[in-house]
Amino acid sequence: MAPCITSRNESVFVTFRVSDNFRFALRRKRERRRRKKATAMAMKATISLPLTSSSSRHSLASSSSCSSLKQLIQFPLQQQQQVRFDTSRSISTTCRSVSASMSIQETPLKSMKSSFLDRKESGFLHFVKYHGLGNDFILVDNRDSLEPKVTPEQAVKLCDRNFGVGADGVIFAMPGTNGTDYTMRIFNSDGSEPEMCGNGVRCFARFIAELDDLHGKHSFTVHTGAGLIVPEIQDDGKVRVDMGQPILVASDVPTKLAATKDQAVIGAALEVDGVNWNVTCVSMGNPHCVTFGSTDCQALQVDDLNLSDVGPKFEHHEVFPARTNTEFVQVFSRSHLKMRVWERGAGATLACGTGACAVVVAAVLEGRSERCCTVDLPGGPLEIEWKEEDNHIYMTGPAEVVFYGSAPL
Ligand SMILES: N[C@H](CCC[C@H](N)C(=O)O)C(=O)O
Repeated sequence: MAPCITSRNESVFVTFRVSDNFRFALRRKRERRRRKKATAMAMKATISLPLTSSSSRHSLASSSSCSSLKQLIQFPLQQQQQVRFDTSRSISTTCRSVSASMSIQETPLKSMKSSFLDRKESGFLHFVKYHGLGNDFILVDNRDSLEPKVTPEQAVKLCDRNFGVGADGVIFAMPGTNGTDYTMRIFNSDGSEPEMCGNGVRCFARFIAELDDLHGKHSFTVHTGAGLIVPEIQDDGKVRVDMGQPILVASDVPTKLAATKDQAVIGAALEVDGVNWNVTCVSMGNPHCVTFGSTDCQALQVDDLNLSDVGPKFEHHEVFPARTNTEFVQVFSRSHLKMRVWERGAGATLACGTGACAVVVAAVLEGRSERCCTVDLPGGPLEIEWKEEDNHIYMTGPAEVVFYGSAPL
């Protein structure tokens, strides 16, 4: 793995990640007298260079070409090393020869990571990329303001998978509201702002834990457009989220479809582009239209669907004044469902947390499943429970960090 060489103010920084097949050996001449035995953290170093003692760090005066830098240092594997050259003259970019004094700063990955998370240079967005079953987000530390650091227009650019970072949305960790620990806001990849995001709030919880260097079980109260949401990081790293209660009153979803039962739209007929679908409409703070099939096809084979054709026709249907997320569902058993989703403002995604919750509610209301289900999504399974005793829906699933990044705004 080639080192990255940058120069600034007469200093040159060579940053490289030490991996198990990466070994430098520099034998310190002067330090040999000072050290009886190399500590676990010290380096076994051989270098044909005079040493200058400049600090407690290992300081080496070196004049060598880049090729002679290919020495061997025995480092602990988990270390990220920064090798700093103080040079008396500018380093040519081709690195022909370096007359420098070299100091080895031992920077454990952890402190590198936390120093990254602390970066605040203006003009750049420093973010952490997370995903929940492949539903991926750019997470922004916005805890110093209730004003998003990124505009919806910038979010569209950042989410572009060719010209930007690439994501299904941008999520902001903001200060709490009305006594909650935090506030979460999200922009979809089309720049629209939904009320809630299930996979996103799991990523949000893991992001907060990283920012505050929390380990083990932790729960947070989060104010969202869907009201109070409580994610809890489990010991196994998965996140269990109290997603609150489903909203079924048609006008609150919202949908213009006529209610079929108790003001709710359950198993109603909806014509989409000449096909008569049976749909149940559920809000998890954001609107969902769930279908198990059409009058022509009672048992959907979701993998056969042309999602990019049919999805937008549901999303923009005139019976959904706020557009809608649409879930197409196949029933394997009364506790095992499979779904694909066309998301409002994001298109076909690999997973949709609020959608999976809406699917279990619809399946129960249509008598197709029990209240505890595994819901298979293209990106993986979610465990969903719609608890009878408190009418709350609980979702459990993973959230993983992908990378740390900075992007010009
Ligand atoms: N596109 C959705 C928001 C994200 C929902 C989804 N990613 C989830 O995990 O719940 C909407 O506009 O309602």
